[in-house]
Amino acid sequence: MNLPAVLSLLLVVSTVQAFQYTELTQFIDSHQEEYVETLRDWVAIESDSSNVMRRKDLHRMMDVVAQKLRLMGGTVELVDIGEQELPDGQTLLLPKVVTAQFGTDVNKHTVCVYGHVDVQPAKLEDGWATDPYNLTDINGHLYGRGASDNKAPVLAWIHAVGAYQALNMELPVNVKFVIEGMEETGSNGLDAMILAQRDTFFSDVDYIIISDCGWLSRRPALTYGTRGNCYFFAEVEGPKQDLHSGVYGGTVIEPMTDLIGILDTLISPSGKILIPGIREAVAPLSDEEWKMYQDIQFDVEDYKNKIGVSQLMYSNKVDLLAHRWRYPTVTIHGIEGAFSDPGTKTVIPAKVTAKFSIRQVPDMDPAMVKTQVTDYLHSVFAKRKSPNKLKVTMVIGAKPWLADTQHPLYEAGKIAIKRVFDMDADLIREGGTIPIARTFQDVLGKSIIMMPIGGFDDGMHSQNEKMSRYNYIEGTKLFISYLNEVSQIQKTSV
Ligand SMILES: CC(C)C[C@H](N)C(=O)NCC(=O)O
Repeated sequence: MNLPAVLSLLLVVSTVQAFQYTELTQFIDSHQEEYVETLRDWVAIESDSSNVMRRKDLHRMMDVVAQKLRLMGGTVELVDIGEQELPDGQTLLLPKVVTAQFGTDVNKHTVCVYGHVDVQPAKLEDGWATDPYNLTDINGHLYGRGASDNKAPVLAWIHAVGAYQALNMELPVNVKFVIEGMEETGSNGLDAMILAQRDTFFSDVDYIIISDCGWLSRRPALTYGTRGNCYFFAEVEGPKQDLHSGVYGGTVIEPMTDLIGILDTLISPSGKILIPGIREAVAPLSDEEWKMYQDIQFDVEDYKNKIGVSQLMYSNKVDLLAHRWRYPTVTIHGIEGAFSDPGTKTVIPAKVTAKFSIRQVPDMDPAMVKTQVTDYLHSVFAKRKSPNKLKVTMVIGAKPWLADTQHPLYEAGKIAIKRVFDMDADLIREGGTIPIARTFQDVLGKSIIMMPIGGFDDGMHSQNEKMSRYNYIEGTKLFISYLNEVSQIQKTSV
């Protein structure tokens, strides 16, 4: 073929692609109400993975996901991943993992989209302005537990594939889905499932895509790292039952006093972790990293206002971003057994269990952290010479994940973002944890990209979590565009 003929063929091909993109995005726009309604149905299912009383809802949630993918003609399986052992020794069926496949063309790349449909706990009494399980649209923001983390992003991926199908357009890549129901509690059972299916379901997967995080600002982002998490229970047990604090107070060595005493030795007021060995394991901040953080647009005052605090732990941008993304931190989440209702109750709780976690970064190792924390707390407790009993358990041990931003997946992401949002992508890390990211990397040896569509102010895990319509709908277009960009990556890239 001569040069003019090749050029005109290229023109025809690119015109067809541009036309298809427009048609696809028009399809998304015209189906937006339907997408919001589906999100409403999904949010209405209280799929809280941390509450054993909600396990039935979680099973139902997985069935709903499977059915949606089946109706689209996918090859769908509900994979049994066994049981979970609870701290009290009881066992509970884990929610099945949904796998699905659309397309088997060996000449195309195969991407695997991972997401989760379990949620964090939420109650109206926690301070929500609306019922957390009744999706409520206020000024284009869709409020509901799990709206951003992670139900809308999962649906956006499903709708992106559905749009190609509805318009009878060939998917540019084969698409697989792995949707789980235990992410918020450490992805129990998923590691083993991935290992077991490495040479079957995952054998032809080229790339993993995860959309389970948020932007840093109003600019769209691509995420190349997450922190891991080690989550601990520290239980102090004393008298055989709760006691009247007036009648017995002053004679009993109180479990709560012991517990607060040892918790106070975990981290200093200025944020220095006091557990020996933890800080020493952290990879030092490189000049290159410092420069990357320095170049990111991030307004410290806006951040402060968004959270509603008058002072932060650090006042400059680089320190803040580094401590949000790539240094460990200790958070004390709550105390089970403590009196926490409104009003006064003069009680000495007999048994109290603190819940705290330590975010993990390279080169920390959760197994090592478990030993460091357990030994340290026992040594601090021993110094108190208390007759009470301390038990320390690590219930989640998730490793951090870091990707190579030079991989073509990231270049493809930048192009897709530019096309949909007409903005350059922020390249960011994430302080939160996606336990399975590191497993995908280590067990499958596949490259991963995180492509968030959540807003910077979505309030994940907080009161009034939301996903904006804009992010939900434009995010769906981003996924459509991204599938097309991934199809252009040279077949040799791993
Ligand atoms: C922002 C996180 C990566 C979102 C994720 N779904 C999550 O909440 N994970 C659990 C965690 O505690 O970080």
